Formats: sequence, C-alpha cells, structure tokens
Amino acid sequence: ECPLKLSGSNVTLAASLCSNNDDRGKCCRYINAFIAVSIAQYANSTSNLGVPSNLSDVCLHSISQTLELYGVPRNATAFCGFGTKIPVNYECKGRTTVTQMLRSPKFIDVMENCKVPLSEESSCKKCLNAGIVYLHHLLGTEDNITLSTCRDATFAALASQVDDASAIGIASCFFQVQGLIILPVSEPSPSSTPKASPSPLVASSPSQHSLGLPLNEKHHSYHLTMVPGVGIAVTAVAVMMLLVLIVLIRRKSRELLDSENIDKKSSKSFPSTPPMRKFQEGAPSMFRKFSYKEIKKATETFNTIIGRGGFGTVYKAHFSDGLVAAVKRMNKVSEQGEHEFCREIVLLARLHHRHLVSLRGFCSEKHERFLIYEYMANGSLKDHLHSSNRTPLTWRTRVQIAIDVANALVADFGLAHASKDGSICFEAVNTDIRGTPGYMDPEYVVTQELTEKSDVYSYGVLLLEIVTARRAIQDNRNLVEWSQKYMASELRLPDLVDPSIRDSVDLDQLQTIMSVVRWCTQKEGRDRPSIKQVLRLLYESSDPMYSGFLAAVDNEEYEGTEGRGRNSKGKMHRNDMIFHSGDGRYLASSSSTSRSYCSRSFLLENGSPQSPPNIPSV
Ligand SMILES: Nc1ncnc2c1ncn2[C@@H]1O[C@H](COP(=O)(O)OP(=O)(O)OP(=O)(O)O)[C@@H](O)[C@H]1O
Repeated sequence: ECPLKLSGSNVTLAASLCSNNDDRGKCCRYINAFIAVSIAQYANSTSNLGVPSNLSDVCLHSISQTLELYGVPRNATAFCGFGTKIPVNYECKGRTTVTQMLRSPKFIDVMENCKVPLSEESSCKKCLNAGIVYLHHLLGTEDNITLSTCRDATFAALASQVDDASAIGIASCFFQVQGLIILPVSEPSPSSTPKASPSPLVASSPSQHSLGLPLNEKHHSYHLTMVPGVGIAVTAVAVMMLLVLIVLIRRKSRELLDSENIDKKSSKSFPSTPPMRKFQEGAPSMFRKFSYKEIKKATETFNTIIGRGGFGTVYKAHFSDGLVAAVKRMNKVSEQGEHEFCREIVLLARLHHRHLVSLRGFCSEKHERFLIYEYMANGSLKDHLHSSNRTPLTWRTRVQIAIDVANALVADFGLAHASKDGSICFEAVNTDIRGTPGYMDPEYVVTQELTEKSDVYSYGVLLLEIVTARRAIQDNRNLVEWSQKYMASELRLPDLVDPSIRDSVDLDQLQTIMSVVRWCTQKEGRDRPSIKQVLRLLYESSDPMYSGFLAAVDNEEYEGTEGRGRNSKGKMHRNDMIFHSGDGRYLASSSSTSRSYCSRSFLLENGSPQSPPNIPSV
C-alpha cells in the first residue's frame, strides 16, 4: 500500500493544464508539486525522503491511476518523466533522510530564507536564491535529473519541518505554481459541472486518501452523497455528446468524399502516384490542383518574384478566388520524375501545423512543376535570420521559434501508421527526393532512406542556423562542420552566437541548445534523440523553475554566494551554473516522423498564436 496522500490536491486544475500542449511545463510542475507535498507530509512522520524502493512502483502506479481518474491525460505522466524526473523517492546524493538533508552544509541558509510567507516575489526569490546556492554547493555540475531530485529533496526536508499550510506556501514558491490545494467542500453540489465538481480526494476526509487504497473504496463516500440529479445531468450530457458525435461523423464523411473526388482528379494526371486518399487531412478544401494558366495569370506572367531558393524561384500570386499565395516554380524539372514529384506532394500536403507554412496546391503542366504555398507576409525564418535590413530576432524569440518548430515536428504524424499490434510505428521512406544541401542527414546519403531521425538531423542544423544566423551552407562550408571547433569547448560556445545578439544571450539556454545540436547532428540516426526528447530539454531550459533559480542568483546579492560565479556583467559564469548534462538519453523515448525535406519553410507571422507572449523565461 502506498503511504503517500494526494489529499486536497487540486488535480482538476492540473488536468486542464495537462490537456493543453502549451501548458505542459506547468502541468508537470503541478504534478511534481503534488507529489513533493505528499512526500513532505510523509517525511514529517517518518523522516524518510520518499517511499522505500519496494513501494516505489506501487506508489507510481497508484498516483498515475489517481491522476488519470481526475482527468490528467495518461501521456502527461510520460512527458513529465513520471518515475525518472518526478520520482517518489528523493534520495539526493546518498541522503535518504530529512536529518541528513538538514545537516548538510548551507541548508540552514535555505531554512532561514524560506520562511513563509513567500507570496511576495522578492521573498520567494530569496528562498530560491538560497536553494540554488545550497544545491550548487552540494552538487557542483551534476546532471539535471540529480538537480531536480535534490531540489525536490530540499523542498521535502524543508516542508517536513512546518505545518501543512506553510508547506503549500513553500511549494508554490519552489515549483512556481498557484492554487495547489482546494478547500474541502462538505456537500458536493449536484448542479456543478463534472469538471468543476469537487475532487473526490477533497470531498471526503483527507485521511481516507492513502494512495494505496483501492480506488472504489476511496470514492465510496462521495458516491453515496451524490443525488439522483447528477444522473439526469450525466444523461443529458451523454445525449448532447451523441448529437455532437453524429454531426462530426457526418462532416468527416463529407470531407472524405471531397478528398476522394480530388484524388480522382489528381490521379488522372498522375497515374503512378502513391495513394493520395489522405491528402487533405485537417483541411480538405484548402488543397487543390492549379492549372498553368491560372498560375500565369496570378503571377502576372511570372513577373512577381519574391525570392529565389535552392529549388527554384518564388512568386507572389493573386488568384481569382482571392487566394494570395507564394508559388514556387521548381528548377530542373527533368531531374525529378513525375512519380517523385507526386510523392513529395503527398508528404507535404499532409503537414498541417500552425508553425509550418502549409501547401495549398500544386501544378504539373507544360514540363513545369509548381508548389503553391500559403503566403506569409512577414517572410520566412531565413529572411529574418539573414536579411541585414531587418531587426535581428532576439534570443528569447529564437528559443521560442526552436520550441515551436520542435512542437510542429512532434505534432506531425504524417507518415505514422498503426502497426498490427496497434502501436504507432514509422516507416522509413525510400525515395529519390533530394534534400536541401546542408540539412541532409549524412546517413541518408548512404542508406537512401529517410527516417524520423533524418528530421532530427535537419532540426539540429536549423537550430544551429537560428543560433548563428549563418546559412546551412555558407562560404562553401557546411554549418555543422564549421561549428565543430566552437562546440569542442564550452568556453567557445558564445562565439557561435549571431554577433548582433551575442551580448544578450542566456548562457544556460545556449548550453542546452548546443547540447541538443550536438545530439541531433550525430552521424548515426540511432544516436540522435527523438524530437520529443529535444522538446523536453528545450522546455526544461525554459522552465521558470530552473530559470527562476538562476535569475534569483543572477539578480540578487546573496551573502552566501562567496562572490563566486559572477562575471563582469553581474551574471553567473556558465561554468558555475548547474548545467544540463546535454545527454538526455534517460528521457522517455518517443517517435517523430519521416518526411521529405524539400520545400519546407518555417515562417514567422507577427501576432500569430505561435509565440504566446506569456511563455516564461525564453
Ligand atoms: N510561403 C512564402 N511566403 C512568402 N515568402 C516566401 C514563401 N516561401 C518562400 N518565400 C520567399 O522566397 C524565398 C525563397 O524561398 P525558398 O523556400 O525557395 O528558399 P529558401 O528559404 O532559401 O530555402 P531552400 O534552402 O529550401 O531553398 C524566401 O527567402 C522567402 O523570402
């Protein structure tokens, strides 16, 4: 039986955050905080920093079940690193008890500075400041898993010494989360909606909520107090959902019908194309075949050039139906067979993401090939990186773009298909598609197979471009090779950064990003991370918890710092920071996707939802 209790935890709040991709970091912090508070309570009575190892699995299982019961999606426990990053045993550098933590050097400073109330930003910062100094002293440059476990152990030791309300106050500061608990409600109101209804954990006596109890036992009292009105409400909701489902099914059937019609038309001109039935997933009416005549007219007989790329000239086009698009006229048509062109379209047309420019259609007539893309008035990422007449992108924006692009890659399951056992797997694409030089996976050259790890390689190159503002191939040199000498030494990393923003770069994030670059551009695909692993590292480096700690040390004069770790600008020298290890192999493995490299653009659009202004610390 698991002795940890989640009594009073506002799991419903966490559940709503966890269902939103943009709130993943916050979701994990809430889950981490709930568990840390329960461990602090357990430490209060046993002095142990977490459950014994023989109960570890039992607790992880019970907690995941409970979280799931209250609406936390199952994948949240995976992306939060439940069990690794969020353990139920906080053994920190051999310290397994509260007493050992309390006795460690400088812990006294943490206790002094973390007295509640910590609701004021400055007092919380002081507490975090003391925490980072303590951890820095204790760990030196340990990997981030050790850092996070020891941070949690610090919290548990601290919170085990105070009452429950104070423990919540410290947790809010430590994990940067608000509203961790909900007040007990004596009688659940039948009129509440299912989401807003009081958590069973709260509605019944907290003491009944040992996670080791069978779930049905736990909710017994709750069920008894439910009035029949809830049954009526549930039936009404079920009927409404059924109606919505019918409408959705009808809409989907119409979409499929439309898409098949388009396929039929397309297959007339492309007899040997691969199956195109799934072309329009997500946006069927947006993708179509254009005629040469239409394109000629829309581009004023090819007089509206907006740029030139590796694959051809790009024109701005105004179509008679009001569509404004960027038309890419492909060079060297003869080198790419019709079949390959169609393959590429199949791949590209299936990519739909708010951070990827979408393909609106294609044309293959008169020995010419065109791809018609959504027009982005603010130009492409490359335009922003390489045009001297634009304001350089700030470091914060660059990190955000890196996260957005990684998110787009994770979200796209273009070539994923369900295998016989029902799990998702990814097929390698054996194809003659040529990628943009500089981005191509070196393994592809040998194997002629594009895999999800080829995407990861290209992503690594893109990250390098974002950091350096250099092109993938510049001065006849491949960017990955060019960067090697800088990546060999941590001290030289800042020399890689675009000179126009070098002074404002966040060294900790730079360190993380370059670790990601190194990992993504490994020669062999199997040595590279998945995009999800990349995303986690990037999220971690933008996690306010980590950066909160660093900022606290950065901005505050703290007596215990012994004058260490500051450079002339008052920032910590990166060698004195607690860095990520750069090797995220311990992170849960996941899959990404395989796809063509041609003609993909990551574009920027001011005011679009892609860069939420409230993303912290990036
Ligand atoms: N969808 C678009 N909307 C607006 N402008 C675009 C669009 N696509 C391309 N452009 C413009 O055309 C230029 C060339 O684009 P293109 O994608 O062909 O080459 P590129 O970005 O240099 O990449 P590559 O190395 O793949 O050739 C871009 O720099 C940009 O200014």
